[in-house]
Amino acid sequence: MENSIVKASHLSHKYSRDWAIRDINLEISKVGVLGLLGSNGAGKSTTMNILCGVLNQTEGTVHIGGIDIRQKPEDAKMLIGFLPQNAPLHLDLTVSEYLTYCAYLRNINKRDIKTAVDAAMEKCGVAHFRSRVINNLSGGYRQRVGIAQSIIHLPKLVVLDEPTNGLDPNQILEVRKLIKEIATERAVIFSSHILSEVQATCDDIRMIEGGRMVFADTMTAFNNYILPNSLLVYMDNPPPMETLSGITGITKTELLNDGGIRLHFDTSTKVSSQIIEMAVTNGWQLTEIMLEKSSLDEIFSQLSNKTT
Ligand SMILES: Nc1ncnc2c1ncn2[C@@H]1O[C@H](COP(=O)(O)OP(=O)(O)OP(=O)(O)O)[C@@H](O)[C@H]1O
Repeated sequence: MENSIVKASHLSHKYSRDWAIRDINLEISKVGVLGLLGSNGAGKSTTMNILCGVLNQTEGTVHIGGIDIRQKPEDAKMLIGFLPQNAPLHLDLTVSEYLTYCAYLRNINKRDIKTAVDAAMEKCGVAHFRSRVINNLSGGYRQRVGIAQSIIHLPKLVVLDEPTNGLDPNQILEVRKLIKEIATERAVIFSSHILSEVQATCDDIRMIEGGRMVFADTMTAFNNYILPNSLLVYMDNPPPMETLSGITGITKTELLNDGGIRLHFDTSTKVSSQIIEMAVTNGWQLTEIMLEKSSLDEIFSQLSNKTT
């Protein structure tokens, strides 16, 4: 426990009658980005709000740096920076006024506040906008200010709830880069309902669906888990479907409306080289072959049957 930056055990929460999350376990002991992936309503915000002490869980415990957040909330919260889904910005303040206010709220020593504000602005790339009223910043820069308030007190754990939501593609890339930089010094939990977002940013992944943790491992293990398992082929002179379904490794064949054939397989990508060789030998006139990736919906439904 002493080495854990955050340890959540058997978290469950009921808002009213139904459970929003059930038996969630999560532990981080090193810096880096952990992605919390889940579809809308899966339970990401509920989990994050509980981890940050904003919501009291119905069951289970949360320890931050070994401190129980229910027993010593002030001590535990000193170690956490939080950017909720709706950034808590004061739009009528300038960037430096707002961050100074946040530094006061975080009990930073008065004489250290200016240094802390300058460092957070520098880190988040908003120093040149220090005198700009937040209302006049673009979405991407507002989000940077939101992230700056979350790191101003140099927390061990930074929790960012869908920080790239609503940003344009360039702003998304910039915010991702910033998150990775922050994660070189502290543990970051980052939630998203977009798989590619989590793949591009995170070292580890926890997937929540229907309030349950359905996958918990490294990003590499997740990418291996979701390796494509179907091929789409187009041939000008295709063989009978029985020939294709008789090929070792092919589990199912589907004839599509546009003339393409989907081949599901249960082994590795060797199937594609086998199809190519057979097409050449037998004159099937292969014009296109591609591996199909599972959609996030398919992955969610596969994993939902396999809770961790
Ligand atoms: N204040 C609340 N009162 C009642 N039910 C709630 C409340 N907040 C969330 N819920 C419900 O709890 C479940 C989990 O919601 P949560 O907001 O944690 O999911 P999420 O994964 O963060 O989704 P989103 O990406 O849409 O924010 C959902 O069924 C949601 O409707």
